[in-house]
Amino acid sequence: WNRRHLYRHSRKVPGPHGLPLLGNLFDFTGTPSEIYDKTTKYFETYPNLAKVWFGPKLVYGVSKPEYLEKIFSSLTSFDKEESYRKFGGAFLGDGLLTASLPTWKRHRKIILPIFNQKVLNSFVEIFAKHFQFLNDEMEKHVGREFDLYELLTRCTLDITCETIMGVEVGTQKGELFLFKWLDRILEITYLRQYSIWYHFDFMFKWTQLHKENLRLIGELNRFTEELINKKRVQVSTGCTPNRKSLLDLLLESSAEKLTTDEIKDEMQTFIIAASDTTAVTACFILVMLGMHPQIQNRVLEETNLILGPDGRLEYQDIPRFEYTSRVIKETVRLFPPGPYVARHIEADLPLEENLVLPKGASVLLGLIHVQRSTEFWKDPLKFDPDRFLPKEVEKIYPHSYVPFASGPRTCVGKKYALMSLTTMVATVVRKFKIGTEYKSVDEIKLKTNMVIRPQTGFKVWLELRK
Ligand code: HEM
Repeated sequence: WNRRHLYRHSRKVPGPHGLPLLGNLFDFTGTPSEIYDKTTKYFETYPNLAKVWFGPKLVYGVSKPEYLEKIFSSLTSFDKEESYRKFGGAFLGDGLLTASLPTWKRHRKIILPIFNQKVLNSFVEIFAKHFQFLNDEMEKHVGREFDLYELLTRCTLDITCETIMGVEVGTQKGELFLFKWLDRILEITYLRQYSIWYHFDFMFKWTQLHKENLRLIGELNRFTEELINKKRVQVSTGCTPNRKSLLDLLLESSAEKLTTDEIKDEMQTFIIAASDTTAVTACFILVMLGMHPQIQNRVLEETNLILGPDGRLEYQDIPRFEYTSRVIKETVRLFPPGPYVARHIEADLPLEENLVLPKGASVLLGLIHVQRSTEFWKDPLKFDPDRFLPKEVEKIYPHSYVPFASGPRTCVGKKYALMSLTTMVATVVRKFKIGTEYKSVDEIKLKTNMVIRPQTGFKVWLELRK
C-alpha cells in the first residue's frame, strides 16, 4: 500500500525518467564535484519541486520558498532523513542534529538556555586568541598562493574544542590526533555516501573502511568520555575553571541532567556542526574579500574605526561591525556551507490544495538554489553585502534566505558563528591584504563533501599590511 501511495502522489510532480525498479539510482553517482553538478542541474531543470526514485525510495527536491517554510515548520517533516543516521549515527548518536523528536525536545530545552548571549560573549576572548595564532601561521605563507582550508580547519577545531568542551587540543600548534581522527571519519563518511554499494550495510560491514571507521570512532568516544568524567570530578569537587565551556555548564546545570552518553553525543555533534561550517565560511569570506578589494577596504576601515590600528577586540565591539556582518551574511547566501538539508515525511504533508508530500517520502531542501535564484535575487551571483542593509532586508522574499535553516530545528550555533566569523575578519584584515585569482563567483565551481567547497580550493595570496 505504502509504495502505491508514494507512486500515486509522485505522478503529479515532474522529474527525470528512471530505469524500472532502480529508478534514478545511477543518475547521481560520481565524484563529489560530479554529484554536485548533477544535483545543481536537476534543481535548475525542475525548479520549485521535483522527484526522483532511488530504487524504492522517493525523494523530492524542493526549492520553492513557500514549500521550504511548510517543511521547516511542520512536525510532520521534523525528523531527519535516514541517511543522517546511517552515515553519521555512529559518531553523532542522539545529538541534536540527528535526534528524533522526544530526545531532541528534551536536549534542546536543556541546551538552549545554557548557550545564551552571556556565555557566547565569554567565548570572544577564545576566538580572538586562536585567530591571532592563525595570523601567525598565515604569515608563513605571505607572498605566494596557497589554500586556506587546512589552516582554517585547524584553527576552528581548536576554537570549538575550547568553547564547547573546555579543552585545549593544540591543533594549530601541531597536536594533530583529534584533527586526524575527525578528518578521516568524515572522509570515510562521504566515501560511503558516494558509493552506492557502500550504502548497503551488509556490504560495507566487510570492508577495511568499516573497520578503520569503528576504530577511529572508538578513539573519539573514549577521548570525549574521559574528558566528561574528568569534568564531572571537577564539578563535584568544586574545582571548575573560571571561564566555562558548554560542557562545564551542562554538568553544573541544576536543570534535568543528561547522561554521560547523551553528553558525549552532544559534544561530538557540536564539534562536527561547528568546526567545518565555520572554517569553510571563513575561507569563502576571505576569498570574497580577495575578489572585491573595495569591499575589503570598507571592512578594514570599519575595523580600524572600531578598534583603532592595534586595539583588542572585545565582545561589546561585535554589534558595531555592521558592514562586516553584511559581508558574512552575503557570503552564506552565496555559499551556505550546508547547501542541502534532508528530512523524512512522517505523515502526508499538504503543500497546496492538490499537492501532497506523501508519508514515507524524503525531501532534499535546496537552500543554495533558492539563495541563488534569479526569481528572488537581482543579479544573484553578484557579491553585494548591501542586500543586507536594514531597508533592503525588509524586501527579501520570505524563506528565500535560509542558510541556517528555519523553524524549530534551526541552527543553534548561528550567533556563535556570526560572532566567531566577525572576530576572524577583524583579526585577519588588519594584518593582511588578501588577493585571489578568482575573478567572479560564477568561476568558483563547487563540490560537496560534508560541506561545500570550491573544486579547486580556497586559493589566495597575502601581503603584510604596513
Ligand atoms: C556559518 C556557520 C553555520 C551554518 C551556515 C549552519 C547551518 C546549519 C543548518 C542549515 C542546520 C540545519 C541542518 C539540518 O536541519 O539538517 C544547522 C543545524 C545545527 N547547527 Fe549549525 N550552522 C553553522 C554553524 C554552527 C555552529 C558554530 C554550531 C555550534 C556552535 C552549530 C550547531 C548546530 C546544531 C547543534 C544543529 C542542529 C540543531 C537542531 O536540530 O536542533 N552550527 N546548522
